[in-house]
Amino acid sequence: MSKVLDAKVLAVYQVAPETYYMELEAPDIARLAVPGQFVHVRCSETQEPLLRRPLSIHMVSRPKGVLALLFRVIGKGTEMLAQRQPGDLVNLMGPLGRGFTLPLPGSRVAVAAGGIGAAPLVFLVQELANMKCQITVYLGAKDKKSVLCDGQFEQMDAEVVIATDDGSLGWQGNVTDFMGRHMDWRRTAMTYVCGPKPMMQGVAALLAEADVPGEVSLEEHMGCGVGACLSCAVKISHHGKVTNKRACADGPVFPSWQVVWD
Ligand SMILES: Cc1cc2nc3c(=O)[nH]c(=O)nc-3n(C[C@H](O)[C@H](O)[C@H](O)COP(=O)(O)OP(=O)(O)OC[C@H]3O[C@@H](n4cnc5c(N)ncnc54)[C@H](O)[C@@H]3O)c2cc1C
Ligand code: FES
Repeated sequence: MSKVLDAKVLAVYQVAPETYYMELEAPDIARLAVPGQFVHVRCSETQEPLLRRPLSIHMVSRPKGVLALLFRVIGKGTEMLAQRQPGDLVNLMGPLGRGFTLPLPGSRVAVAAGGIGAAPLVFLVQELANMKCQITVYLGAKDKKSVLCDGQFEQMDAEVVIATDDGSLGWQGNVTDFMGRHMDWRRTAMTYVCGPKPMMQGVAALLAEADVPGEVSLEEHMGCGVGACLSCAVKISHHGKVTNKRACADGPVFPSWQVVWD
């Protein structure tokens, strides 16, 4: 059951180029949220922009009733959101969507994040760490300054492997190439992926080749966020039949082998 509520901004600050962390007091959403779900955010107090913007739930503290967002400024909505100050109210609808499928406790899992795709994966790794899973996070970014959440993943005892396009930190190259060359798929029960579409498509292909399960979190343009407008349609193949699914309500998380990449 999702809620619509005004959440008080507790903190907001820049963590990387064009990237902001925001903490909000939203106990009703924090209590219900599971990793992979998102909130639909009214970014300003005016009608501009008219539509809400979907942002993943980055972290929650249920005892404190707090949820956090991590977002990249790419247009009007995220720019206005980044200007909100502690004490301001931000209207949220959520939690929305279908989250990640959790593995059996103690499983060995891989998590692949490209750029801002790290946002929903911190909440996921929080939950996996509570389940005593053995976690390796493959973290891809443009350069050293743009690497996100590596410290948070390490604090949760995940092994972190970094790949940057320019080689300024970690392995030089993209994270998909690294995973293709170095991962031992036989030892991985489940792989979770979020990032730019080509990266998710690349990792999904590796998973299909190795015949191991995985889930991807798709970031489609959204309107209503609740399954009514069909503006977020994605093609999903199930038992050989391709159908349109709504990323907001049927996803945003889908099995990697079911997504039909255009
Ligand atoms: C389920 C879900 C979870 C998301 N979680 C996060 C998150 O945690 N952090 C984060 O930074 N972003 C996230 N996004 C993406 C975020 O919703 C968009 O960046 C945001 O809506 C842009 O709004 P804007 O008004 O700033 O930009 P706009 O003015 O709407 O757009 C600026 C430019 O970006 C393009 N654009 C906008 N949205 C998208 C999109 N979804 N995919 C590709 N291109 C787009 C537009 O076509 C336009 O060219 C998520 C998206 C979805 C669907
Ligand atoms: S955004 Fe309206 S149906 Fe998904």
